[in-house]
Amino acid sequence: MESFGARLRRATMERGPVCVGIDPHAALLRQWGLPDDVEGLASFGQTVVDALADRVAIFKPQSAFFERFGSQGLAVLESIIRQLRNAGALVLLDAKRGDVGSTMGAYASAYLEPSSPMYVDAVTASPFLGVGALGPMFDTARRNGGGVFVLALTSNPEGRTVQHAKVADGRTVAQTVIDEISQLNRGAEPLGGFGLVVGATIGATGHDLSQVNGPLLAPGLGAQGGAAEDLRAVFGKGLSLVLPSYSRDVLAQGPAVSGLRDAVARVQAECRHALGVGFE
Ligand SMILES: O=C(O)c1cc(=O)[nH]c(=O)n1[C@@H]1O[C@H](COP(=O)(O)O)[C@@H](O)[C@H]1O
Repeated sequence: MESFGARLRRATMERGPVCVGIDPHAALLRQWGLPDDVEGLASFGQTVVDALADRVAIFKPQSAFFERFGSQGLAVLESIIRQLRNAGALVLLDAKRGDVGSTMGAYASAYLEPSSPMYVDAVTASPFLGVGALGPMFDTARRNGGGVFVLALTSNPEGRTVQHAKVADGRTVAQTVIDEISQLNRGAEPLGGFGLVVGATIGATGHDLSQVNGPLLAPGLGAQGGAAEDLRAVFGKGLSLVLPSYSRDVLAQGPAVSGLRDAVARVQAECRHALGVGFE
């Protein structure tokens, strides 16, 4: 399998530089005139697939909103993942897994082994047990051309206490995560498969993202108050690596297919402008 970095680079060049999150909140289901049950969930997901699967580079389904409905919700998630991938889109599952290494091996099998029913192109991971504990997931990703996006500087205000804390050598915890991921991507062409998550809401923090050589997922745009024009201040020299991500801002324009497509066209245009030449 071609590397995730190469596949992501090609997808964003062909379809535009944006990730669309699939977060079926109960409030969105209501707003779309759907019941807050597994049928409503399936209808919501199918509408997103039908409207957008052929025009978005990468989707980020949020696992929590599917887990809410137990095994039936997970079956809906599997079906959506399959359809998105069949339509040529990449899928980044937002599951934010993080555990001891031996358990990370099982999460890696669940998401990054091609034989798994929940197989995706990439997954989000939390480094709170140590970046090294994510090793089995990194190994599986490398072997199968998958990607892992590790939380570094999250969009929520509560993250600062941990992420901006200093370690013994004076770096912040977030900078140690950034540096370890940069190391994993060193020398990768055209782009490493190990990404970081950096919220678009956090402003200029002085962190150095210039050596990452991997994608920088930027959630927090739209519904959480971040705007495309903020990206330059947040990412500085890492701007060319940014993968902006929108969930509610796009989804709230459904269920009309035209509403969803227009919203995607709008955020694509805003991000192309904000990122300069796009994701290159
Ligand atoms: O990993 C993420 O995607 C993530 C990291 C972060 O720092 N902040 C953040 O909001 N997210 C996710 O991004 C999505 C944001 O959704 P909207 O606020 O509706 O665009 C949710 O699925 C969050 O779980």
